[in-house]
Amino acid sequence: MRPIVQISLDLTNIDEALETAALAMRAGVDWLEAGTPLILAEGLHGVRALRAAFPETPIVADLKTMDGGYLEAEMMAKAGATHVVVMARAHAETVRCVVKAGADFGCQVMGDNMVCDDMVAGAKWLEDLGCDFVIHHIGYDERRGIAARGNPMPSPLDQLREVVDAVKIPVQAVGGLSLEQAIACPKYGAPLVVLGAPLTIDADAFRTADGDLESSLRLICEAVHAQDCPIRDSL
Ligand SMILES: O=C([C@H](O)CO)[C@H](O)[C@H](O)COP(=O)(O)O
Repeated sequence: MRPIVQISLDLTNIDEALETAALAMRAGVDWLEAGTPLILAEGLHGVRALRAAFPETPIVADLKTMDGGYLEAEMMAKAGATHVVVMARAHAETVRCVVKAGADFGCQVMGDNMVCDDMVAGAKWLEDLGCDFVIHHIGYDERRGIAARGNPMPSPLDQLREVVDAVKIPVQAVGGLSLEQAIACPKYGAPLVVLGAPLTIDADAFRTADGDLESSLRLICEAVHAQDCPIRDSL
């Protein structure tokens, strides 16, 4: 199958999110993510605005649910999200509630294994509870804290192959990846490539002479789409 490009709109206002999303869609991005900062700043209005502007595009609401799972997922699905995110560190009952709401309101569920002591086991646990996708995620604070104490910065690529092999559902890797690392995810068997936003073009191969972000993003999408990835059920 052709891998999917998702752009995370980790922005704090609707106008900026809509502008970046429009540019991303013109460049060939497949899925939009209402990032946690956007959800905090604009809430359901942010998701509704994206849905109104892009009626056919999958929208991931990265709300990082820890409790009250059914209602959170229901609200996001009714606002137009096609995918919601629940944390593996939440109680199993919360994950089940999000999965139930997903089934009731036609929304797929992404389980995020961030801060699990055993991230491979965390991914498997999320699958067993009914999640449709795994987000294999090294958190922003965690990465920076570890590096600030002089230790090598952990990367989601370190265990990506193990996570992919442990589950049957599709996996995405998130957290501090360079562009080239993100684009390489399908080589690890992870079919969803997440580009962090605001997008930084940190690889010469994708810098264009005029420095135009849309042109760079088009090259990135082409590089992702040119790869092949094994088919996984929820996609
Ligand atoms: O989910 C995120 C994080 O927990 C802050 O809310 C970010 O979207 C995620 O970490 C993306 O990070 P980058 O890949 O470094 O953009």
